[in-house]
Amino acid sequence: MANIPSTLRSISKESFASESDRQQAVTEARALIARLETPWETAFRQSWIEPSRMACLEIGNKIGLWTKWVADGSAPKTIEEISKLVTCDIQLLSRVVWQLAGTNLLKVVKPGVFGLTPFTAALGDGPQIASTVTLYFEVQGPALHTLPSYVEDLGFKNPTDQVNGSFAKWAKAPLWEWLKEHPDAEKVIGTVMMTYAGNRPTLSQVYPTDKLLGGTTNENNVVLVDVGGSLGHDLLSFSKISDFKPETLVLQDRAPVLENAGELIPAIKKMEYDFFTPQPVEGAAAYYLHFILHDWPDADCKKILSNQKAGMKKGYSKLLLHEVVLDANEPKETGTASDIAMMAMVSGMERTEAQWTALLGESGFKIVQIYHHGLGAESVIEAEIA
Ligand SMILES: C[S@@+](CC[C@H](N)C(=O)[O-])C[C@H]1O[C@@H](n2cnc3c(N)ncnc32)[C@H](O)[C@@H]1O
Repeated sequence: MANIPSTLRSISKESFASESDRQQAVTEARALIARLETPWETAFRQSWIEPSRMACLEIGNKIGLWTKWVADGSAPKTIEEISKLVTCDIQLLSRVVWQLAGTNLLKVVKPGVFGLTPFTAALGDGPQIASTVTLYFEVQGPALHTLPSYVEDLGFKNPTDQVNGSFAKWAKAPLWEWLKEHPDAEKVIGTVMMTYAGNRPTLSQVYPTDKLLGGTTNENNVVLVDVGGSLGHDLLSFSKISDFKPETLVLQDRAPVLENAGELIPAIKKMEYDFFTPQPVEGAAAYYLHFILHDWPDADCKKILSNQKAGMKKGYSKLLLHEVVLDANEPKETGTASDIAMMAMVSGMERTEAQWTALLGESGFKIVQIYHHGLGAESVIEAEIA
């Protein structure tokens, strides 16, 4: 047993033959920590270490520490050297740096000299990873902190009302309404969605997208409508699979989101659309809803689905839902964490295959096939009008 710590220290990302081996090792390492820690250590980690660490990361975001350190060349620095990068009281800065060094997000290169780790370097390398920390403080954290008292108010019923949900209890407005008054948080959500998409299997990696290229029958030859497609990241990635004619891919979302999406490519047409109204693009090859229905309770999902049917051509148009399919027998943390976060933020939920089948069936659709990727919990559900 004596050499276990040194064996563990010798393991790195490069130790694995494949990405799935590496991911499996991460899962095993988390399970190992759960087995090794005493109840007190678990309690201390989750109530003191992790929240304090998140607070320090966001302080770093706010003072521009990460971007400035990376822009300065990312070399290890003393506290005095770090303090020259930012406007921050040196005692406050030291405490932030010590907590992050104490929790492995900065490394102690030699006594008193601190270096970036891949994670803190990523915080400084554009807004993608940094925005996940900010979103936690702006939206997820308040919604999750309110959740226990919110479900208590409900008499411990499963939340199914977004307008009067947990986030709304805290913010005095449901998320999508609140965002209208909080344009910075709107940008952060778009960036987080882009980050999420960039780090998970794309539509083409999960679904045989060649099925969508066999000629179109609608007037405008629209191949894919990305309903609630955020900044267009999924369509940009999909656009690489073929040489698409102008405006044959349609990005639909709320107006402020489309504005944040900026200039895209000629193949992508931006279209303001509220999915609680009938789908205006008729007869496209496919209507793609990526992480849309998990934002909504069943009653709202049925309205969204029925509105998509209004544009779909029966026997031709496909409905593609890119969503978590929860395995109730062997739950995975990626799916279950998102399930609880959706409960807190939007009274939404992740669904099991049986729940998807029932929801689609009750909305007049039938499932053709569910495509699983193997890594993670997300799948693509291909459905058509029943
Ligand atoms: C969880 S995000 C998913 C974004 C994108 N599909 C992805 O996977 O990256 C949900 C999206 O739904 C959009 N949305 C919310 N309510 C909407 C509505 N009523 N009509 C259209 N889009 C809406 C949001 O603006 C947001 O872009």
